[in-house]
Amino acid sequence: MKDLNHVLNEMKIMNFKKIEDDKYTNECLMEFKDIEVLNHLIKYYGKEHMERIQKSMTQTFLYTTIRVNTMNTNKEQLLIDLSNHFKTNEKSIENQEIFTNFKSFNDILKSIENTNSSGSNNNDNNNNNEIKDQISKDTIFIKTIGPLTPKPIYPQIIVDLICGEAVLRGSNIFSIGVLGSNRYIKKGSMVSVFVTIETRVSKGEIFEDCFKEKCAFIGNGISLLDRDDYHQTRVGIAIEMTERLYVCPPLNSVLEDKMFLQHLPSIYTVYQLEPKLGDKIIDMCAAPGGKTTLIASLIQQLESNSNNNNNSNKIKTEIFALDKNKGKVKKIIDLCKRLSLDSYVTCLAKDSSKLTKENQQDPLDKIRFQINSFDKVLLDGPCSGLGSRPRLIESSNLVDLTNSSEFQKKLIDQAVSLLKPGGILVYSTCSINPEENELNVAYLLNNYPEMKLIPQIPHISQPGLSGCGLTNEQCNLVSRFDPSDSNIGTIGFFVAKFTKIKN
Ligand SMILES: C[S@@+](CC[C@H](N)C(=O)[O-])C[C@H]1O[C@@H](n2cnc3c(N)ncnc32)[C@H](O)[C@@H]1O
Repeated sequence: MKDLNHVLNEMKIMNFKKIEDDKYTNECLMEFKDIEVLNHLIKYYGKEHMERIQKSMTQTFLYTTIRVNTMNTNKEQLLIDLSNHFKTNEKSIENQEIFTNFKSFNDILKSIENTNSSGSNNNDNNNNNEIKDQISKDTIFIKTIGPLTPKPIYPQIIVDLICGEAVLRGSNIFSIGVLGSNRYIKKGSMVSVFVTIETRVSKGEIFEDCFKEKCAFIGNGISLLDRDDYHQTRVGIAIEMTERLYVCPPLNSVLEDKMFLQHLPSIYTVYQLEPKLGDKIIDMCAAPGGKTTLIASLIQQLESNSNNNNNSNKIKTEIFALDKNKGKVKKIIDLCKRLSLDSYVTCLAKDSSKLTKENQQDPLDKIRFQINSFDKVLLDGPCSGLGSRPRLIESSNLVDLTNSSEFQKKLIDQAVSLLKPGGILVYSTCSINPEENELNVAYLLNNYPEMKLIPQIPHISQPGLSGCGLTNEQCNLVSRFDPSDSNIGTIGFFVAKFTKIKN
């Protein structure tokens, strides 16, 4: 027999009127708090391309990418463990089904076959296959299902932006994210979840019928609490989502010692660094340690292959992971421990924009961070983050963007200085702002004639934007992961790979 709440709830549904201009989030364009930022980007991309980007930003990325931690498991075993996890812990059919939606790296390559691949040539094929095989062996891709079209027919809950974006990535709704709610919601009620777009909804706001301000629909769920209790407690799930716009697997804190969630462009960036046994490697801005731990994992695998080949001379490889922020360095250390990679990495709290400066105080640092001493330098520095998705509102302003690109130049100066002739420098950002990407590559090439761009293998994304200081040939050597490229459907990201010419 249905309980009283349920009956009351159904009565409310019948009375519920949908407001005319409700939109699904994926129908919205990402909005800019500072219109100058949008104009700045239109200057480089043009209006039409920028609109496509704004639309893609409100949508969930196409693949959830799981890096297998080969120290503690292998891909086959992880698939079994994940399958068991989904059977035991995920009640919703969709979440169980999503797990059957997994793809290999080759599936992804097939889907992007027609995109630009001018960065590689036939001579690169061997290396190309090696990298493809390794990514295939160590990575699981789960394709996002959606956008689906659940109907916003239940009493409304209004959540904040952070919460809304998390829901689009597969999360449920925690009390802390709920802003306003319909007066009649009880424990067990079905609710329609909306995210605020322009309006500031005060925490605890109550409304009758429906919410009148601008908001966007992100799915339906079941309330696990009476509405009065949303604001009494700051922890715990308030609403379990039952019908989503996008279904992607909720994997936060799942099998944490065996896997690591990492977007494809980040994984790709590390492979471009080509870590080898005996290398001295620096990850200049490393926290929380996603790329560092992939570097360490690749070195560990090379070491174990070399031991299997009875190579008794142990070659010393050094990996330095630096971050300016001490608390964040602790996070890198914890991650390395969790993935059993701590013996491979030296984590240090340092300002990487000053490593080779003459006033370097620490005598040990003078030795460690000598100029021309690193075989591999990764500079994945602080950036505006203008490529993160799903995102409904972008809040950075023009000053933030300028500060980012100027500070990146300081880090670039140090990266070039640290790199050994013949070594590899990889520069990356999770931004679509050309001033942090193509224009910074142009800055580097113009100021350091000893540096040259080299091909990325396999080249799986778009070429650099023209009109941003690079020649066509140079554009073809960099990788621009364009969020509006629906074949690959990643976050916005940029990668450039350089070497220092030997004298
Ligand atoms: C984009 S995040 C790096 C992400 C990381 N590479 C990963 O894949 O997990 C940029 C990092 O740069 C750090 N950072 C900012 N300024 C720095 C500086 N001067 N020296 C070193 N690290 C810095 C920030 O604390 C932040 O953790």
